[in-house]
Amino acid sequence: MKPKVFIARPVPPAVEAYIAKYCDYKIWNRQERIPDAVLLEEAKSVDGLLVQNPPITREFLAQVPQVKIISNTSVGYDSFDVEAMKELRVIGTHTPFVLDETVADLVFALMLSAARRVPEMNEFVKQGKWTKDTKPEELFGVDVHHATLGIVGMGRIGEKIVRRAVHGFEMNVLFHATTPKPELEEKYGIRYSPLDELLEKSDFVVLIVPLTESTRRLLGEEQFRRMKPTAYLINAARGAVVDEQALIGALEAGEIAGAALDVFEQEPVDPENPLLRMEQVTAVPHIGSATAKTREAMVMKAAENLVAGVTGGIPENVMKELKELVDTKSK
Ligand SMILES: NC(=O)C1=CN([C@@H]2O[C@H](COP(=O)(O)OP(=O)(O)OC[C@H]3O[C@@H](n4cnc5c(N)ncnc54)[C@H](OP(=O)(O)O)[C@@H]3O)[C@@H](O)[C@H]2O)C=CC1
Ligand SMILES: O=CC(=O)O
Repeated sequence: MKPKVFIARPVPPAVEAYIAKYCDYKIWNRQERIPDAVLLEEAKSVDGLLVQNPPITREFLAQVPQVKIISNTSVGYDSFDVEAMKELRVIGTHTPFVLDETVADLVFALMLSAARRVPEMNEFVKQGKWTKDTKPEELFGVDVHHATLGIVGMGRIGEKIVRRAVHGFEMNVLFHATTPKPELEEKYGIRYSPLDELLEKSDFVVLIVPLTESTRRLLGEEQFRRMKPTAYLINAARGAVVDEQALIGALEAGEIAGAALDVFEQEPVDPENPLLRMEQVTAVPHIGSATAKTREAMVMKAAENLVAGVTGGIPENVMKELKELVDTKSK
């Protein structure tokens, strides 16, 4: 008998066909997000789930004790209670690597947009404000090339950003992570830095860390005060890594020059959020990995992890906090 799985989001036909080869399955094929209560009901009768960042709580897990694996279609898994999963021995997987280059591209798109005021200039031209009387200085931005870039988070995506920054834009790169990375310092000529120093010295600060208890509100009032008044914040991590009220305050007070944001504390972002009214803010709707090719690769990776988990194999991308569950299995 094939294992049973529930696919809690639409997937491309090739992914569905792949899962069908190994599993009996049901699928949530509607574009709107699956309600949590429906996911719970479906989860009660299957061995594995393929999901898109739902809240996976201890309470949820307790009601579906037969579930062996939950495969998430994203790198970040901050909506998962990994401690509860470890205790209850439920494997969790995610989709690292396949989106790294795509996300690094978006970080540069955001950085260049903020520095050269691309969204603002686009509106300026389209609204017919570009006239013979336009003063050249009104259109000035700042240089990205040769500027100092501070990257907070130097993991898979951080390194792809560094490669672009150093080889493409000849930037001077500082980075912060939980541990120094001498091999990357050597390879790219970049430098590990305590967070405060990075904030004080950088022209652009990029956030690309997971959201955890140690990174929640990593940047607040005090940190914005440390930044240069000419500096820009680029957040491609998670909205809650920044204290959004403090960011609004820092932008209003001119403590920093601008921000380019892919992520927000609340998503979709509230249209009334003051950030959206600020000219010096570039905002995009959480599109870090949003190219068709990359999103398909992510869903296929999630399917492969799911199938491995329900057929007795070892999934490739087990969440790092849960690796011991598969290590004991392989012994
Ligand atoms: N906007 C979007 O669409 C996307 C957003 N993301 C977000 O980006 C995050 C990072 O992805 P990825 O590069 O693959 O993850 P990795 O796990 O490869 O890298 C994470 C990095 O963050 C560092 N880090 C963790 N905690 C802290 C801390 N408290 N202070 C400083 N640094 C810290 C880690 O340090 P160390 O190396 O020392 O462990 C590591 O260098 C994801 O978790 C997700 O939230 C990812 C993809 C797309
Ligand atoms: O935000 C996206 C992710 O993959 O994490």
